[in-house]
Parts: sequence; structure tokens; C-alpha cells
Amino acid sequence: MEKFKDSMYELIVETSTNLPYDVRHAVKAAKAKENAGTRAALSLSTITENIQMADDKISPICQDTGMPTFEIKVPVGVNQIKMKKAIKEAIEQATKDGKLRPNSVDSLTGANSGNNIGEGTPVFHFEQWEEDYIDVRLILKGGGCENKNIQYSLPCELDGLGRAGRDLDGIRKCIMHSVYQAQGQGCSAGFIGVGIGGDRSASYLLAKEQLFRTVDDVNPNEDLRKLEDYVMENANTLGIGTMGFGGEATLLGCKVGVMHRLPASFFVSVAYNCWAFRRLGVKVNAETGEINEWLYKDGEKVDFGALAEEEAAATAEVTSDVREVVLQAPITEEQIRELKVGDVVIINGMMHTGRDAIHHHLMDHDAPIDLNGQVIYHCGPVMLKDDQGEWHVKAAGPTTSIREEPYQGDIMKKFGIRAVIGKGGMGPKTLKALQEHGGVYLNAIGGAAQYYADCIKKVQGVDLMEFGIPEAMWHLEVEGFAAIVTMDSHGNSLHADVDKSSLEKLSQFAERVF
Ligand SMILES: O=C(O)C[C@H](O)C(=O)O
Ligand code: SF4
Repeated sequence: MEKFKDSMYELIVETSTNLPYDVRHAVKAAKAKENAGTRAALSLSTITENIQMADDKISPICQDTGMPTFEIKVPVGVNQIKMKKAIKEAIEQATKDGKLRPNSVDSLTGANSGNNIGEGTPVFHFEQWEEDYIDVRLILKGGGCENKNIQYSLPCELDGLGRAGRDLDGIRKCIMHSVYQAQGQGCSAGFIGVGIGGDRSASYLLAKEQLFRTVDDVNPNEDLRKLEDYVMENANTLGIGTMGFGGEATLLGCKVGVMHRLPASFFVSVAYNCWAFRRLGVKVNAETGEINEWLYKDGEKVDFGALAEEEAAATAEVTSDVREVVLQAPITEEQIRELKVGDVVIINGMMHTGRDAIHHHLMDHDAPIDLNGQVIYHCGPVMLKDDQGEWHVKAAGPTTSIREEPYQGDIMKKFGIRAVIGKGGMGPKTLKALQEHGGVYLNAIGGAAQYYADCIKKVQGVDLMEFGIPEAMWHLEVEGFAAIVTMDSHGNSLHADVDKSSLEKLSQFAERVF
């Protein structure tokens, strides 16, 4: 097993940087559904460009490299303790090399372990089997989509759908609702794994296991096959679309599993995975630890580079009526008040990262720099320091903004911040503050971490490093950083509009189907 650690390193790097073939096909099919020139089509182009960049640079597709979760099947007699040790070493190395973000945080102190190793991190699920090789599957599922997982306890009442009872039709309603409630916040278009039955924890595990089925896998249970087909057909009519901007592609895959339950309990659990669906696997020689075969790489690999060239030719005549506005901090209130939902803003100059820890901190502390007229970016990047002590950005897409809803408006007013960039949108409290103060919310494309890292020309400095790399305040000099105005200073919110219209569409699925 002397090669096992190297094999695991290869699996981790490949999973973080190279999307599986079935997922690539699903993204390509989604793109084909959208009309050229629409917001959804442009967002999907950014996503596919990002997938290609990550592949070329062997860099993380998304900066949130998730909770490394290993599903391992071992022949009887293989030492699992040694395997765990080798995997942990491989994880540490991949973190040092900037292929994984340090993502393991002490829940009580907030301290980041710095190497992705901690209590319960990574996650291992071992099972013995009668084959003579080891099967290792890895999923890197990020925190934003993890937050959109949902568990239903039947019977229950659902927005738009009414009562969901303890039968196949009740399950159908839960699944439709799960897609609606995720909106674009889990970086749609997404994939869902559904677990029916079990206790609460077994139900969620079953849901996550479904994510290891390939997108084209057909359910052997006829009822569940029908259910999966139904969801794929109908969830895509909710109009949530890529990043929740509206559009045809909302859901790229739905896989459902079932297990027994207790008489008193009836759980339906949904594991939501973003488009950046990073899962791969390998068959490993149990004697040497070498990789014999890769999983999820069957058939043709969609090459998004080649696709982009074809597309550029095909869409050359499509004129877009989107207004583009270039901004450079410090930004004035007048400039902000000119912006309307739908405008594309191109940012040059400085922006400053701030996410959960920073927002909490700024409520009752001074900012480390003057933020008047500045741009805050909800982002936890992957950073590496070179031998000269200079920081370099390895991946830097937006994080889900709604978590900052309790703080955002107050902080913008307190420090004079004019623009906030993130993804998934924010709620009524922030919308009101944008109106009162003269601020704007800009939506970047979630998961497009290489695309945005490329816009960052220099790291000017960092403050509050005690919060760890993802949570520190990074001062970034950018060029051509594009994002869409989705909440303006006139009380308009694309997110509120899409939520409302998708709820109306959801309510059309209240009638019994199964
Ligand atoms: O933690 C991050 O950088 C992003 C997160 O996965 C999110 O989707 O909000
Ligand atoms: S930012 Fe989006 S793409 Fe990245 S892990 Fe979070 S949900 Fe997934």
C-alpha cells in the first residue's frame, strides 16, 4: 500500500479541479436550453469558462472545496487505520498546495485548523466487501449548497403545495418544495439526492449517497424512477434558473433512494449540490495502493474550451441590450442611485473581502481601513504565500450573502460602504437599507472562482487574519470584475421577484399526481 497516499492526493486534486464527465454533460445540456444573450445563458458561459480554467490551471473549480467526504469499500483484512492516516496526510498536502481551502473550523472558538484536519474532518465511511480491490469515492460538497439541504417530517404543510401526506405524492411535494426553497442560493442549477425513510441521520446519509449515482443512472425501483423523471421535468419549469436569475435550467439531476422507517417517523431528506458537483472515485490495488481505474470518467469528456469557440461564432450576432457601467472606488451615492436591477457593473480598483466573521466583528469594532465609498466582497478565497512573503489568489468566487442579512444594512450605513458583491441575494432588511443609504447589491456567479481570481491583479494586504484565511479581510486590486445589479437603491430586487414568481409556479403542482 506504499502508493496509497499518492493515489489519494491525486484523487483529491482531481476532484477539486476537474468536474466528472456526467456533470459536464449535464451542464452542457443546460446551456443548450437557454437562449443566447439572456442572463441565464451569460451566467452559464461564465460557469463553463470557469470549469475550463480550473481544468487548465489544475486549480479549485470553486474556492469552497467543501467537506471532504470519503466513501470507501475495502476487502477484508485491509488496515483502515493506516488508510485514514494516509488520506489525512494527502489532505494536508493538497491544502498546502492550494488545491483545497483550509475549511475546518473549531465550532466553539472559531479557530481554523489551517490544514483541513479537525474533529470530524475529513468524513470517512468505510464498508467491507468481497471484492479484492479498494473503491474510494470522494465528494467535495461546499457549505453554501449544504445549507440548502432540507429535511421534511411527514405529514407537513408546505408553502404553495399544501399538505404533504405519508405517501409517494407527499414525497413528490417535498422534493418540489426543496428545489423552490433553495432558489439560487446553492449555486443553481443544482443536483439533488433524496433519502426517504430512516431516522433523521440515516435519511440524510441516504440522500447524500444518491449523489454518488451518475446523472444518467436509472432507478431500478419503478415508482422512484417515475418520481425522478417527474421532478426533472417539472422542477425545471419553476423559472429559478442559473444563480436564481430566472431561466430554463434549475435542476440538473434528481436521484431518490428509500429505506425502512419507524412507524412514528417519516422523513424525506434532500441533499442539494451546486453545479460545481465535485465527486470522483478510483479503484485502487489493495496490495500496492496504486490507482487501477478512475470512476465518473466514462465516455466522452466535454471540452468547454472548444465549445466556447463554437459558441462565440454562433452568438456573434446576438446583441445584448444589457447596460454596462464601470465603477471604481471610492463610489459616490449619485453613481449608485443611477444603477438599476439588470445593469452589469464592471469594477476596477479596490475591493475588500468580508464574510461571516468580519460582519459580526464590524458591528461593534472599527474597520481596519477606511471603507467610505468602498466595495465589500462576500468571499473567502484560497490564498497561497510565496517565498517572498507575498500572497497570491488561487480561487475567489462569491459566498452566499443571505447569512449577512442581520448585519449588512447597519454596516453599510456605519462605514459608508456603497456596494456589496456576493451571490444568492439578500432580504428585505438589506433592501431597505440600500434604499435609505444609497447602496447596491451586485450578484457575481457563484462557484466561478477561477474566473474571478483572474480579475484580481494584486493582493494589497490583509487584516484580521486571526479569523483564518477564508474569513480575513483581504484588500484586492481588481480589473474588469463583472457582476449584475440584482438589488438596487430604488427598492427593486430580482431575488424577491424570482421567489414570488417561482412560488406561484410551485402552487400549480399542488394537485395529486401519484
Ligand atoms: O464558503 C464559500 O466560499 C462559499 C459557500 O460554499 C457558499 O456557497 O456560500
Ligand atoms: S460557492 Fe456555490 S459552487 Fe461553491 S461550494 Fe458554495 S454553493 Fe457550491
